[in-house]
Amino acid sequence: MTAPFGQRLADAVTARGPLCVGIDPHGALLERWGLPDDPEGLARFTGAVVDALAGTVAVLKPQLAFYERHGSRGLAVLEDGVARARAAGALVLLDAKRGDIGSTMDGYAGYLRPDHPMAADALTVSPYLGPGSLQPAVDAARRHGGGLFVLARTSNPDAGSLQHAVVDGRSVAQVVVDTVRAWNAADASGSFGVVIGATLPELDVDLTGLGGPVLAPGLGAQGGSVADLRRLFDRGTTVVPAVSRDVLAAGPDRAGLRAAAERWAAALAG
Ligand SMILES: O=c1ccn([C@@H]2O[C@H](COP(=O)(O)O)[C@@H](O)[C@H]2O)c(=O)[nH]1
Repeated sequence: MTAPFGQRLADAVTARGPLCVGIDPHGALLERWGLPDDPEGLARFTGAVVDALAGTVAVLKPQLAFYERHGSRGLAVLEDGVARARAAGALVLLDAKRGDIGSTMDGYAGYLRPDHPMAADALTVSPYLGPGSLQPAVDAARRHGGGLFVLARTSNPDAGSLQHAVVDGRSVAQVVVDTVRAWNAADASGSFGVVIGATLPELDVDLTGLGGPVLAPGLGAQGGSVADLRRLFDRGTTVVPAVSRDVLAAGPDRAGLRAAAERWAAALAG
């Protein structure tokens, strides 16, 4: 029986530190690495990142959009990359940002099934069809020891125009946080997290008693820093800081990728 994602994440963070490195094969990065912008280039890019980092970082976060961009051959590359990353000991958070009516959400929740061709440890999901629409994914996470990260206060500059909207006295973002808190309170697995950008000018949601992790993207290329993480989050909050381009730009050299990830890891530990 697989341990709950919350437990597996805590163990990985203890062993490897909290850093999450995103695998985002932008066309511009492929070009910078001297690779063709096709499935072959994608495979070499993904293989290089997995080989360099899956044995050392706690979480790898492939961005599904950049694989979908290459159709079924791109997805085949990602299936292979996810399996290899997990085999090397990294947790894989599939950044898919899925969300739909409950009956369809059950299909997306398949990414958490162990027999899925792209079985991942955790999935990012979007709550904007209503928190209840995510219930099939919550059920799948509980059944299979998976995790979910729900978009709450995202790192993009205009996110507040929607996420600050007030419903019955609470912001939309706070409703998301409170929903995730309730999921964690119900099973104490700590497997349900929220996404809160490292780029926020201030933390405008109350995370008290969340009981699960915060994925904090936006470091490096989007301007967020380790100082921002310290400013935004209490020491008691389990923060998984996520960096993609700022590490990936150091490739394709294996040592370069490792050194870039180690720089972030050291800054986070300092
Ligand atoms: O609020 C969010 C949620 C997700 N992301 C994703 O994280 C990476 C960030 O990449 P960088 O190169 O480090 O900027 C990317 O895949 C986004 O889709 C986010 O940035 N903000």
